[in-house]
Amino acid sequence: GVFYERYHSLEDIYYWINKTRQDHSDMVKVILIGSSSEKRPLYVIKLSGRRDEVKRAMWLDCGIHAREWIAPAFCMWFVKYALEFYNLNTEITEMLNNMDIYVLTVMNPDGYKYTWTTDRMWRKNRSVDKDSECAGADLNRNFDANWCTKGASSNPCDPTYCGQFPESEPETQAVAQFLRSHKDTVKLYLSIHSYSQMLLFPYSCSYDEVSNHNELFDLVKEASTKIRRYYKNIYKYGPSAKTIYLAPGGSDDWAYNLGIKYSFTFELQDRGRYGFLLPPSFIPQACNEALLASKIIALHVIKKT
Ligand SMILES: Nc1ncc(C[C@H](C[SeH])C(=O)O)cc1Cl
Ligand SMILES: [Zn+2]
Ligand SMILES: [Zn+2]
Ligand SMILES: [Zn+2]
Repeated sequence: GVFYERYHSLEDIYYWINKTRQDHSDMVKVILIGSSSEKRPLYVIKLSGRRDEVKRAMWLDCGIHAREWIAPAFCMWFVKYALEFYNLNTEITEMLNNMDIYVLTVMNPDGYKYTWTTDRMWRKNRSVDKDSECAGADLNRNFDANWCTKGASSNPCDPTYCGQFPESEPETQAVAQFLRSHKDTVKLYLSIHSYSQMLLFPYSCSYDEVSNHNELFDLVKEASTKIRRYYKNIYKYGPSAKTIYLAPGGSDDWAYNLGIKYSFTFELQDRGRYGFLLPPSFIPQACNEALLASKIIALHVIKKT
């Protein structure tokens, strides 16, 4: 419906989370995993298929970077699609019957709000560092993976400021804590960003290849090929350091090192014509492209784990 072809304010998203839980109480639980530096709640939507316990789970986070509005739009699109097509679409049914799906729709609510009220191009969170007149840390440089080495900044005024120490930010801490306590069931980590149309996997913090590099490479290659075939759109793919840039402290690198061996970062549309200001009319195709890639990877993970 038209609701999912629009960008939504933070308040609308919180309302949507609660309404989704109410409308689908058989498949949806909402888990409070922590709060932001301005004390906004971090709600994770847990999607479950049939009632009996499954041994696997996947994690999907959106909105780690405030200005990347297509990311939360995708998380909402994904949740709606999963709920409406369970028992109708074979892939979604297979996914939900074999893995719980944890969705953090807005990982950086303070920053997201700030892009609606003050600065559309804001990237970081809004934590206040008492020794600096600048605010915010880059949550995707704040994870404990070669923290604050080349590719991040130790200057609080820079957009890639790594924070005061690894997991210094409450948003990072909430996600890391949740994944540490669920690391035995979470088999797939997906972090959604924009823009530049890329399907990326670890490492970004170094040029080292992960042990299952070939398997991850083949997965993103297959996903990119299918996106090209069905949506006539081009996504680059490969290990982050070589494909986009060297950058430490990223959530996907950290998740991989925690033991989640299927860990990816998607950079959604577009390639720069609109950039972060992707018009709402592009939401359906951008989300369908990401959905296709997610399904391919999730079904592979179910087969292999
Ligand atoms: N591990 C990572 N994976 C992907 C990226 C790219 C995103 C794109 Se906006 C970023 O710069 O934070 C960055 C890192 Cl540190
Ligand atoms: Zn519904
Ligand atoms: Zn990003
Ligand atoms: Zn980006």
